[in-house]
Amino acid sequence: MAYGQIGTGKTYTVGQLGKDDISQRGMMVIAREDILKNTSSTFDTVEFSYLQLYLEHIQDLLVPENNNIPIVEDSKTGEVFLPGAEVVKVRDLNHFLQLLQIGKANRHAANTKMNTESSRSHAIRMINVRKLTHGKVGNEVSTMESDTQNDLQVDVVVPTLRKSMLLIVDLAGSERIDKSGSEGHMLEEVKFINLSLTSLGKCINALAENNPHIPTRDSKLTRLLRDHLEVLQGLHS
Ligand SMILES: Nc1ncnc2c1ncn2[C@@H]1O[C@H](COP(=O)(O)OP(=O)(O)OP(=O)(O)O)[C@@H](O)[C@H]1O
Repeated sequence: MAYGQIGTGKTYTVGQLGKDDISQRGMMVIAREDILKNTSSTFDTVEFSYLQLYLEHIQDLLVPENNNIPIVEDSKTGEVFLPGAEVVKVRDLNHFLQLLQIGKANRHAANTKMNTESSRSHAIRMINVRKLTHGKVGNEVSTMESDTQNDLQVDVVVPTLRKSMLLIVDLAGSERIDKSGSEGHMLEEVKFINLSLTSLGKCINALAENNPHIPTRDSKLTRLLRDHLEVLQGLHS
């Protein structure tokens, strides 16, 4: 999660495409390159979703008509779903760069006192990887009925589907209203941004204090991140 004051370089660090200069690539592109190196285009699947949370509404940045996407939680597993969010199968790095560009163009930005192109929404990028591995090799003893002394050692290769998700969130910048001079609609935006950042802060504090209750219900941002925050809780305790 990229968190920080307005104009401190979050979007740049996460999202730079570095099309002409590889050394300028941001975290998203570097991560995708790394995934590309470790997956097979024949056997594995890499999918991408790109959303924004703006004024407490979730919108698809790849298909902007998909607005007001609900957050659905599986009561049994606690897994969070976003029905209606576009999931695109990524072909290669160029395709991925195109998707990032489309998302960037659709994201809410505004000219503020502190950043001429300030993001006014939280951008959520999800890369889902399904990788087929044949790594689990076990030894099984096969006993021949006629001669129990001649046991055979048979290698057992179990194909396993490994599912992983990389979630990268570029949060809208936190700002002090007195410093930013926001008014009218922009003031409304700041209130929503600060509300969700405050509720995220409470969750992070609860994690840091090893509190068994993580207050994820207070904003859409924390509801959306719920299962990820709970994974952190598991690692922490
Ligand atoms: N490492 C860097 N090198 C060169 N320019 C940078 C770097 N980091 C940020 N910038 C520039 O600084 C400005 C602000 O950066 P950016 O928009 O990434 O900030 P931000 O933290 O995402 O802001 P906000 O919270 O308002 O969305 C941009 O013009 C960006 O191009």
